[in-house]
Amino acid sequence: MGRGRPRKKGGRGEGRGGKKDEYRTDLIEKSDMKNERFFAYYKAQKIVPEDEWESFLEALRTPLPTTFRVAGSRQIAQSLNETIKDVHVPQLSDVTFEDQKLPPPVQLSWYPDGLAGNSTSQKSAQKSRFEGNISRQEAVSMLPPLFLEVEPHHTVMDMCAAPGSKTAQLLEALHAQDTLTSTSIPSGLLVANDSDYKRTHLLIHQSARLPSPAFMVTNLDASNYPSIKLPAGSGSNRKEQLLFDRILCDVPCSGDGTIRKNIGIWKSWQPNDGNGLHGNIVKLDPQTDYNCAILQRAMKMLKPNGRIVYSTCSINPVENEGVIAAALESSPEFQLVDVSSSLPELKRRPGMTSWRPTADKSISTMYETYEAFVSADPQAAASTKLTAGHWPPANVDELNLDRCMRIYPHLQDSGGFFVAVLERKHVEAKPNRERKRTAENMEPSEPETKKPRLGSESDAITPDVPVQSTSGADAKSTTESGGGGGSFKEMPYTFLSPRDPTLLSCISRLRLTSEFPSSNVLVRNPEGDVVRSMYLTNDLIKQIILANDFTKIRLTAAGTKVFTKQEGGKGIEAQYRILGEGLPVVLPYTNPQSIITGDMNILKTLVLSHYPLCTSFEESFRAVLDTLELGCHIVKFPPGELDGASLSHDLLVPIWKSGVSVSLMVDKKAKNAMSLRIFGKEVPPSAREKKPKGAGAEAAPEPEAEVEAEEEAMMDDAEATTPEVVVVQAF
Ligand SMILES: C[S@@+](CC[C@H](N)C(=O)[O-])C[C@H]1O[C@@H](n2cnc3c(N)ncnc32)[C@H](O)[C@@H]1O
Repeated sequence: MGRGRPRKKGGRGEGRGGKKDEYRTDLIEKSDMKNERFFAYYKAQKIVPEDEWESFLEALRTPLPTTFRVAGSRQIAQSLNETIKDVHVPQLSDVTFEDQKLPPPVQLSWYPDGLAGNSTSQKSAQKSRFEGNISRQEAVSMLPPLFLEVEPHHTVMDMCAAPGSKTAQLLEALHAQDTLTSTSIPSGLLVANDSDYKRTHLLIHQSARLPSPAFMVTNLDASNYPSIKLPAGSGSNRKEQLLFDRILCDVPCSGDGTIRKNIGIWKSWQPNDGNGLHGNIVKLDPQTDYNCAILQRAMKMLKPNGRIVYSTCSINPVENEGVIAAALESSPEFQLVDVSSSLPELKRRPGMTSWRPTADKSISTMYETYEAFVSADPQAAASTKLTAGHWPPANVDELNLDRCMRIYPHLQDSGGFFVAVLERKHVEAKPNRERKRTAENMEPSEPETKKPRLGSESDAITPDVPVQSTSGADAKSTTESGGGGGSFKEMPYTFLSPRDPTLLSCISRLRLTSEFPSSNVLVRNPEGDVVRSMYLTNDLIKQIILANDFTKIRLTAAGTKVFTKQEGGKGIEAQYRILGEGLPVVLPYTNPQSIITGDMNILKTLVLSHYPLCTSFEESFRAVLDTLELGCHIVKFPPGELDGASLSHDLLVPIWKSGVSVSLMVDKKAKNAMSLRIFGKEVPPSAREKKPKGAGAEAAPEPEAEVEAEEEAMMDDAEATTPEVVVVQAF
């Protein structure tokens, strides 16, 4: 994507108002796609063999095909993929658009289980957007999570996560055990971090697509990420650092691999775009301020047998192999992993082992070594961003840089990309003393100025008292602690007592079983008052919240929203209802007898109108509705067919029964996606607005607005500016 580092207004990754056309590759002549500096620099680097240069350039000048991924946890994605293959691909085989016959989407051969597709025409892919649960995402951007090989028990960190297309893939892997209708509660977790506060809200928005009690979002500078504490053991007041099994460093970069999409790069590219980022990412000199930079911080936070994936959408070796080499130099206990046999269909080139950085915009001078550069032009050397760390180190041959992967546009009609997989070298078991020293080496470098105070541990919860995340007097200023910057205005997290009366009434109202993890329900206020929404976390996230000052780790979101307060309207008491996004999480704890069964006719009425009157349903369903209390209920629709519409697997949705009408409690977008997928048409606009008149009508509430307007605008901007766009229409 546009790589998200701070940019001038109008740059990649920032709002560009109405100027989107400037970035459309179909609106620029190929003859204008040139930049002599770019050509000279990459030719000098011998980035591709000479006889491939022309096809490399030709690919760079060709619009990028739109690619998409079938999103959702494994079972859902596979089921959807069947529908796409059986129903929609054949339909798309005979589509014409503006008098042009459009080719149908084809699968990306290297993507596991055929869950990603490549549409040779953008317009044809737009047609395929009518599928629900489709993420439009640059093909190469799908790679890093695949090489990370996440499993549900893993602790996972996504250090530079926004807007979150890879975060979504990581969450899906963490939720590999979800079924078609219910969400599992993984024992691991995913922390999605971004230093840009606004962009962290894109991550929260993304996570609503795959609600997870094992998900949290932080807003910190990844290069200075504080250590997250965990209780050392039950009953102990000692804390230890949370280390990660998997860490993704999809770092900010110059983004020149996205030139097929971000055509402004043709005009602006110059070598310093990449030079400036090298130091941001990796320590060049232990004496400098770079010593906590992103990749090195990840190395400090990794478990002994863990794995780091480092990726950029740049093809510049200074931002890629240069960073890896410097990181390996400073942390010799790490090595590059040979992943040449993973994703065998993926065409790739080995990492580079020699390159020549330059700060000369005319690219007329390049030096083999830093020393040669300094002695030839000491003045220039003093005034550039270049340091010795930009050049290949003397021991470059020992680093196996060829194990890095370079993806070039002409290899498989994609963007340009770089991926490296790192792990700690396997060492023989050491005697105790030495082992201890190794563990100490892994400790974070951050100074602990205060003795951390342990919040209440999970096993110390007193049943009737809400338990809160630590903050307040203990909290260091977030800027001080290396946070994302600026003030931090999030509300604290307070776990409810499992005997909280509102929670208990909610559980009994929804007839949840005794297995429901009621001690893992939190609210977002310091008092622990159930004011509006309740969130569910898994045990690990709960431990983290209780053991850490939430302002120090700038915790922006945790767990998934499951219940929300619903005003009942005149004369009817407010009550809590299950959110559409929370239903799959709560479903395994729902008494099956409390679930009503519907059919395709009922589903059609509920989907295609907004406030259907109870009288508009057939007699048998009316009779069921008559027996229900006012408020929230769950309806299950088994697979079925109706006038060409079909439902391939059980669908469970929350409804709200008011005095005279029934509403489907899913937000407008999700409802529309559901309508498109099952009935092949959008919800008619009139149906979205018309409310029934008469007694009890006011009790039919509005379903939750899924995305705040501002977040929606940001997603739109992300879509326009980056190849890693997620346009999931989930339900
Ligand atoms: C390449 S983008 C990440 C794309 C993302 N992984 C995805 O797949 O959607 C880089 C992100 O890094 C963030 N960023 C930049 N500097 C950072 C830092 N020091 N710490 C954490 N995040 C940072 C930017 O705000 C941006 O969202």
